[in-house]
Amino acid sequence: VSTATSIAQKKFDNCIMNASGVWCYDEKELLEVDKSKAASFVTKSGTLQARKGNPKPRYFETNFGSINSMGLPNQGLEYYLDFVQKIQQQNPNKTYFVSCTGFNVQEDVLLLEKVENSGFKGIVELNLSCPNVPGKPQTGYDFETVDMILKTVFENYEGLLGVKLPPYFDIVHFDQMAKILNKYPLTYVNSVNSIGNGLYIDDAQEKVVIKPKNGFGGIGGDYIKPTALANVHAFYQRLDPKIQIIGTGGIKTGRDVFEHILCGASMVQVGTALMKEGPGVFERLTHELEMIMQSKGYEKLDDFKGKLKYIE
Ligand SMILES: CC(C)(C)CCc1c(C(=O)O)[nH]c(=O)[nH]c1=O
Repeated sequence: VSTATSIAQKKFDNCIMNASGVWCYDEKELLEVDKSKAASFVTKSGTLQARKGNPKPRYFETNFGSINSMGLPNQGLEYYLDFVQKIQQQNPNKTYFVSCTGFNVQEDVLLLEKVENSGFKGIVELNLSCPNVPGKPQTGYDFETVDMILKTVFENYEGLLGVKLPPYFDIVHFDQMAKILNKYPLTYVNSVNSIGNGLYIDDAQEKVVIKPKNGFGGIGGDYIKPTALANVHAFYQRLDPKIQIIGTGGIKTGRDVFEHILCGASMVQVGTALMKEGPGVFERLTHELEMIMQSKGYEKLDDFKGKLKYIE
């Protein structure tokens, strides 16, 4: 069986990689993912200037997932572009992902100009969960702003671009977002980012577990798999087939990978389980997926991708 996949005709020998933000902060972490069984890596979302991020503790693992309010700690987009250019020379046939996020549309345009001027030939992931102007929800929940950003970005940027979306919970929101996304030459849509502003409590101490935002943070892991699968499938049902889907959220076994692909994902990304297990997780997940495919008689992803059955 083969777990190979392709995104925008770029070939990957596997369909499992890291999620932006996890094991991708610096060269050391990125090299470890590059050497693992992961199909590729995506960097932490790079901003115009490097950022220290929020005070710690800002990440906490629970039995069923994780909560984080990292605050976008990153080395700055140029650091990631320089690193990927170096790695690209050693692995000319491998396609890499660089994530970025601006704090307004002007910054987004500037970031993508930097990408183009760097000669980067991989895939850019624009993180739309970034904060917007105060008083407005995060960009991904401000549909007019998403539309304006994509319109402005695609007036200048000609490279391969995907967007990382927050989870949606209303069918009308799936419809409204898909209508906007279908207007643009997007390479892919990556669903989902963490479920925003959850709260985890240490009941012994009667206290929150992360310092920033009085303990409020993005939720990942088992908690979010049903939401992640729904977002992957909702966009798979609604988007132009030219726009592929990357599935992120709640992946910790081969079954979870299988389910994301059954919902329409061409690639899956691992966050919380990677944070808990390290890059060895990619070999385990790949093996578990191969076993499932073998037991079902599937030779390649296209044999079951998007073929989720409904009850007639
Ligand atoms: C939440 C933001 C800081 C606005 C963006 C970066 C980010 C973070 C983060 O750096 O806190 N955590 C997530 O789970 N997803 C994200 O997209």
